[in-house]
Amino acid sequence: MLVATLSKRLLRVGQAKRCGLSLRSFSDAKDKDLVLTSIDGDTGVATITMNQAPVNSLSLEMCQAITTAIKEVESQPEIQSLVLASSLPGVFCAGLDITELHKPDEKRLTDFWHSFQQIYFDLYGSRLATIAAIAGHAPAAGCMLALSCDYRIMVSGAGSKKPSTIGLNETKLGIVAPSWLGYQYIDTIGQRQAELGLSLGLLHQPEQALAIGLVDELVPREEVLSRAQAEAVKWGKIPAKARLASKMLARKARLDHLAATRKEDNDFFRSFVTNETAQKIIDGYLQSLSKKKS
Ligand SMILES: CCCCCC/C=C\CC(=O)SCCNC(=O)CCNC(=O)[C@H](O)C(C)(C)COP(=O)(O)OP(=O)(O)OC[C@H]1O[C@@H](n2cnc3c(N)ncnc32)[C@H](O)[C@@H]1OP(=O)(O)O
Repeated sequence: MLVATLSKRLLRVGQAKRCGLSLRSFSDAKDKDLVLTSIDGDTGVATITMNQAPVNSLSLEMCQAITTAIKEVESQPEIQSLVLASSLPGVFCAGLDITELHKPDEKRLTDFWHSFQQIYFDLYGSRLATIAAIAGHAPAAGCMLALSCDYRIMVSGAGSKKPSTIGLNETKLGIVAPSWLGYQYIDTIGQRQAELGLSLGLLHQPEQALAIGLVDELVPREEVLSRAQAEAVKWGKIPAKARLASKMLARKARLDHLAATRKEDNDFFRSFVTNETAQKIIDGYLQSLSKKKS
């Protein structure tokens, strides 16, 4: 069971409940654990683990489950820090679930983009210190999840035949990252590297991601989660009000801008995705992903 392997000191559900602590998973209507949440009883660090096989792609339900988990953790005043991780070997998050964009139902597409924007508000604007444990690929919206955290720890590529990659590859698919995601990239790695990365749709291997400041640290695969949890302890000890005020110095204007233009952003997304040309691109990309398998 995943929850039992997260940390030796982690409490199981029953134990945690008896101690008045939370160790929960949040479920969709089909009662499938898309996201698992655990709280280390010793350190108070929460870990939200994405658990949507095969690649943690962000469907409407997955976005909602992530938001629910963040809100649940935030509602516990004694918790100051959070690790975002994946239960899947080799994939942090494969980005938006492309099937959501394919021949979409308009109402669902609106809700889908709204729920993706909501993750940006909840994670990028979280009162918690947030650490991304990136033990696998993080393209596009997967990179957005990592960028929304305060600190990024990625699996090292050293000695790996197929290293994990991270970046915004949208242009390679013929689509464009929304401006708020583009600005997250620019704010993190600087204008020049972001222009190159966005224009060419670059997916960076870990060492390159470290060199341009897209991630903060590389560690061997088996250490990613424990190192992220240790970092979360460190961040959690910084006086919370000062830490949050500092975060907001850099992020508030961006968050406020999307809040003010949220509907416009959703309208633009819907009209872009439902366009015939975009549908052809999405159709072709879905086929290429399944051909890769065969
Ligand atoms: C105004 C317009 C706004 C646009 C919005 C901009 C914001 C964000 C854009 C996005 O996030 S678009 C998604 C971008 N993501 C990708 O390009 C990643 C695609 N996937 C991969 O490259 C690989 O799957 C992987 C992540 C490197 C993992 O490789 P692995 O070999 O482990 O797994 P696969 O065999 O490739 O895949 C398994 C299974 O999953 C399906 N799948 C993979 N990615 C997605 C996805 N993003 N959405 C939906 N489904 C996905 C893949 O087709 C396979 O399915 P089956 O063949 O097993 O049915």
